[in-house]
Amino acid sequence: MSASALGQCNVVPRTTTSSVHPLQSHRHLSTLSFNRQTANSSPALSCTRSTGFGSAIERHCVDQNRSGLFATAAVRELNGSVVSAKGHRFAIVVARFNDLITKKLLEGALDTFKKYSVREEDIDVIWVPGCFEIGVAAQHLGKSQKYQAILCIGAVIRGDTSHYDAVVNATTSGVLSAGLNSGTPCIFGVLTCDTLEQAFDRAGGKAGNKGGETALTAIEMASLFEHHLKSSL
Ligand SMILES: Nc1c(NC[C@H](O)[C@H](O)[C@H](O)CO)[nH]c(=O)[nH]c1=O
Ligand SMILES: CC(=O)[C@@H](O)COP(=O)(O)O
Repeated sequence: MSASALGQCNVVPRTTTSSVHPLQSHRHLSTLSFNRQTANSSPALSCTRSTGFGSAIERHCVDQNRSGLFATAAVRELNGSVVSAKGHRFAIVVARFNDLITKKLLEGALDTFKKYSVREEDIDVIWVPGCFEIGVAAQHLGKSQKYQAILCIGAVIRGDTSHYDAVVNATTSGVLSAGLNSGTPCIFGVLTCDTLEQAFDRAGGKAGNKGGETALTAIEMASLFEHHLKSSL
């Protein structure tokens, strides 16, 4: 199977490495490969990711690799690219509730978009009162067809009552429904924490910045839809 048949798929000869964006080169490099048998040759189908955002993308990569163990010559695999997102438009829906946290998540997301060459004029930031309101805004933005992906950012922190569960459940299904109903990928960048400390740890603290990680998910899904799912199925 040719590389062009697979579009943006990372199909490379076994001895070749995929190109890595220069901005990624100083970061931890995760490379996973597996072989694909064909009648005449055995090219390797590689999943090569470089990420400074740690486990989420690496885990994603491992999952793709695992599924590839069962691939045959007839199986087509499609991957979104995370090399550059230039030209793609993103909306970020951010909840103002717990904004000490959500502002940091937003900063992480904007930082990642910048590193992956998304232009500032291709990003719209939409503030909503709380996580409960994210879904309806994301769905509306998704249906506008103006964006390749919608990143949803919020922080729900447990209090004394069951309010936490209500907000978490509503937000989760709201973001999911927004994506399903609009056809635009809606990415879940919402922290669900027992304590404020857990939230700070994940908003640029010792557990990284989940805003940055989920921006990378938005970039990958935008690429997957633009390069494969909207056109070449
Ligand atoms: N408790 C949290 C909320 N609660 C507010 C709701 O999201 C909503 O704005 C209100 O019920 C009006 O519909 N929001 C968060 O983002 N985080 C919380 O921890
Ligand atoms: C999301 C929450 O749990 C919180 O903001 C609400 O606190 P409480 O349950 O103490 O009313």
